[in-house]
Amino acid sequence: MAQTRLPHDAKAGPTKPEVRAVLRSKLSLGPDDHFVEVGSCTGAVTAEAARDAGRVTALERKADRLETTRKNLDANGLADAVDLRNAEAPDGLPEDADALFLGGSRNYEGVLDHAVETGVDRVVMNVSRLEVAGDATRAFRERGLLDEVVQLQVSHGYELAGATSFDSENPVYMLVGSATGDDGEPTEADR
Ligand SMILES: C[S@@+](CC[C@H](N)C(=O)[O-])C[C@H]1O[C@@H](n2cnc3c(N)ncnc32)[C@H](O)[C@@H]1O
Repeated sequence: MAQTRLPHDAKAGPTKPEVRAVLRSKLSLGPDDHFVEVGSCTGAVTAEAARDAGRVTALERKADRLETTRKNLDANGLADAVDLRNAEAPDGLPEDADALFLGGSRNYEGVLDHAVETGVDRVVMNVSRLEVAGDATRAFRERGLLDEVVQLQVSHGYELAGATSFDSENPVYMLVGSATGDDGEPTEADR
C-alpha cells in the first residue's frame, strides 16, 4: 500500500502507523464497504480506509481538524474519495455503515447505540485512557457488541552508545466487535 503522507498536523493525532496496521486488519475493508469514522482529525486512518473501502464518510467535531483531514487527503490524492462532515456523532452518522471506527470517544454510547440500531458489521474503538477503556468495554459488552479487546504497546528502537534502546508509545486499547453477530463462520442456518 502507498505510504500515507501527513504534512498537516493536528493536536490529537495521528493514530500511530503500527496501530493503524492492526486496525486495518480488524476492519478488513473491501470495495463493497461503506466505512464510517468518528473523529478523523489528521485523516491518517481516513486516508488508508479510502484506499480499501468503496465509500468513506468521516466525521470530525472540530472544524479546524476537519480541515486538516481535508488537506492531508488532498496531499494523498484522495480529496474526492471521502464525504467529510463537521459533526459531533451520533449526529451526522449515516444509516448504512458496514464498518465503523471510533477514534474519538465523545458520546460513544450514543454512537454504539446507533451502530446496534443500524446493524453495523464491524465496530472498532481505540481508547488510550484506562478509565474510558474500562467503561467502553462494558458498553460494548452490554450491547452484545464485543468480540475482543486488544491492548497494543509499541516501542521504537534508537541507537544508544552503539547499542539499541527503546522509546515506548502510550498503550492503546482496541475494542473490536460487531452489531450483526456474524463472525463470518457458517452457522447451522447457513448450511
Ligand atoms: C484521537 S483523535 C483521532 C485521531 C485520528 N484517528 C488520526 O489518525 O488523526 C480523536 C478525534 O475525535 C474527535 N471526536 C471526538 N469525539 C467525537 C464525536 N463524537 N464526533 C466527531 N468527532 C469526535 C476529536 O475532536 C479528535 O479530533
